[in-house]
Amino acid sequence: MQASKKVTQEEANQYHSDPTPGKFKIVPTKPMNNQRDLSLAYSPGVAVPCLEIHANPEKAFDYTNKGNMVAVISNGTAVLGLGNLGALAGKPVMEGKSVLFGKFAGINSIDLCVDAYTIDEFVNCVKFLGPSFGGINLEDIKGPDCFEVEERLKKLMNIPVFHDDQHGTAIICLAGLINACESSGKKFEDLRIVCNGAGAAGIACVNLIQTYGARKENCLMVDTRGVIYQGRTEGMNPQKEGLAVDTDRRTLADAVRDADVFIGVSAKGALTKEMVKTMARDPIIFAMANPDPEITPEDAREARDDAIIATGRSDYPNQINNVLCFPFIFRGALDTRSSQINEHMKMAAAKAIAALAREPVPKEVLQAYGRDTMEFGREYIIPTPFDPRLIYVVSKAVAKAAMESGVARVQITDWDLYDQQLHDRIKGSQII
Ligand SMILES: NC(=O)C1=CN([C@@H]2O[C@H](COP(=O)(O)OP(=O)(O)OC[C@H]3O[C@@H](n4cnc5c(N)ncnc54)[C@H](OP(=O)(O)O)[C@@H]3O)[C@@H](O)[C@H]2O)C=CC1
Ligand SMILES: CC(=O)C(=O)O
Ligand SMILES: [Mg+2]
Repeated sequence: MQASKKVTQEEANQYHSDPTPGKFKIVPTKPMNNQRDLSLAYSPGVAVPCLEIHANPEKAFDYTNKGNMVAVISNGTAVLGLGNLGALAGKPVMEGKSVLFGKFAGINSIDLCVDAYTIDEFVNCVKFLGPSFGGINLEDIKGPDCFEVEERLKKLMNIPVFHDDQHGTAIICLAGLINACESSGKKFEDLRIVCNGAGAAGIACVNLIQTYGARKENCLMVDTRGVIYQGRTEGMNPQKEGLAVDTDRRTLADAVRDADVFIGVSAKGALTKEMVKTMARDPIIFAMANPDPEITPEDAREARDDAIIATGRSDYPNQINNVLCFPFIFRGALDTRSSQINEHMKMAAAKAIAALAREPVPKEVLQAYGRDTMEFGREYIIPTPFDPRLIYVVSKAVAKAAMESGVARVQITDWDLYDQQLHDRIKGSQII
């Protein structure tokens, strides 16, 4: 296991403050240098597209940036694994997500950090934003509020509303698990899985993993009160209720005994070396809490040399992080003008990401990670975010799934042309 050089506090602060505070700026895409330009861009020229859009709202996709624009919206109630820091303190994360939309998928994005802390306030704040955006990426909103927020907004808006911590995380977790399973010679349907954390990420991960084939009775959810068992009354909600199983195990230590898989979407240090020692052969450990995982890869390795280990961090091998998903799933959804991101699109994304990890790794990825080799196996179960093929394979798989499942408003028929368009998106990609 090779960790890269750790970032210091000073480096992190300097990165965020120099040369200008924050991580992106907005730049024009049209000439704006003289009286003529101003006459076109502003009054009187701007009136022409306004009236066209008024007559036919679809024209907004021709004359404005709506079709390639995603809002990253958060109230900061579950910022990474740092807890309820509030909207303002969550802004560095949200700016980061916006930059990654641009960098990896050529999508314009802006962060909207909102002081809206009840479900009603948040829904009322977001539901009016549709005209400006092609999609809404909800981020770092705590469970269980996030479930109702997303469901209500999906009904109220005619553009994709996608809670990244739920579905982006679930998609990438499933992709990693498919490959970890293959690498360790385990059968997916027989996996005994423990998920520590039953909030936004945990509930969605286990639901998607069960949709793919894991058996409900083999999946134990654990939260701050211990195992979520049938009949438990404290700290429950409908989502936890839906995943409760009939078991006499009560603590995380009980739960992980003989388990094949530990999924951590909870908090720093929750999994101990002693617990890891009790897991089944070739244990799969996805310690995904950010910035600090449930167990460090060094400790997990020390406990078990047969473990397959992943974290959410960028400085260890096997980064299981929703950055591998959200830029590309939105790319496919925007390009088909889909009304929503549905289960077919999520499953298609997970399978495409898993399949890509089995292909030979391109040179630019090795360069970005300072490695001589990367090959499918225990230290490489998932592509890296810098893999230039992600946009092609994932976005296309998602676009096809959108069309097949009837949520696409635009059909892509020429896939070679679409490849070229994706290429151009990235080549000319600028963050607005
Ligand atoms: N790698 C990745 O891509 C991603 C990682 N994450 C990480 O997952 C974690 C949770 O995020 P999210 O689901 O959005 O947050 P939520 O606030 O929605 O949920 C947190 C859940 O974790 C549980 N929990 C907290 N501490 C512990 C603990 N010590 N032991 C057991 N359970 C605990 C909470 O229990 P209770 O219900 O009892 O309060 C709750 O169920 C964060 O660390 C986040 O960084 C999230 C998204 C993506
Ligand atoms: C990666 C991410 O979205 C999180 O940790 O919340
Ligand atoms: Mg998040």
